[in-house]
Amino acid sequence: MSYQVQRFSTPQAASEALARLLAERLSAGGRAVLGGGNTPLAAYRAFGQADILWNRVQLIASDERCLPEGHLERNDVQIAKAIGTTVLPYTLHSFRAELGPERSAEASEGLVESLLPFDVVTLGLGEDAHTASLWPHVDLGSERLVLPVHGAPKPPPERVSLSPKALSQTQLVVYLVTGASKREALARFLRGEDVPPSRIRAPEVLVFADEAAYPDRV
Ligand SMILES: O=C(O)[C@H](O)[C@@H](O)[C@H](O)[C@H](O)COP(=O)(O)O
Repeated sequence: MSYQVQRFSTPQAASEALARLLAERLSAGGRAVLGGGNTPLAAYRAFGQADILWNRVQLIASDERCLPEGHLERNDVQIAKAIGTTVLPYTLHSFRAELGPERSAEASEGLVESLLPFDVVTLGLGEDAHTASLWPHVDLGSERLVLPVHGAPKPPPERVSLSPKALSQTQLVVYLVTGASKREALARFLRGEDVPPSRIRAPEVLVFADEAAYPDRV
């Protein structure tokens, strides 16, 4: 599978590019997966300013931390806060992560199936080359669309995640990767190592990286 890596001078430039891409792909509405974590929040804030048919936009996080509803560390809370919850009539679907990994994975399978195929999937990358809540100890080959996750090396340990199978049901996957701490993980991914992002396959895979994360050599 080929990747197209776009190099940006700063994290801000990379974030603005992601915001523009989301606005373009969702200008008439559509269904998108938004990666969790801190990196993409600036992009989501910029995306929230876009003039698109928000009432036709359906969003879901790539994964969720098993924390109580409304907890500030939940990805759905951080995404809604970044995009803006007041004036925009988009739909942000949430995993029932407060039920715990197994019950929320079961409860969310039908919802995710109803959202397929996605128009665009955006993802982050961890320093250990995880994406969403997909680590090597998770059943990455599962036919399920939503996976329970225990023992996540990144707290909290209990999570629920879209599977590689679900994340591959799209025309376009875009990774936003910034900061020197991600450089080695990105190099491993681009070298074709069997890291979780390598299990996510789509016709178009873009990587938006800033200078700090861009590998000197792949
Ligand atoms: O729940 C999460 O934390 C995310 O889904 C996770 O996969 C994240 O995208 C990476 O860990 C990068 O996180 P940062 O952008 O905060 O470095």
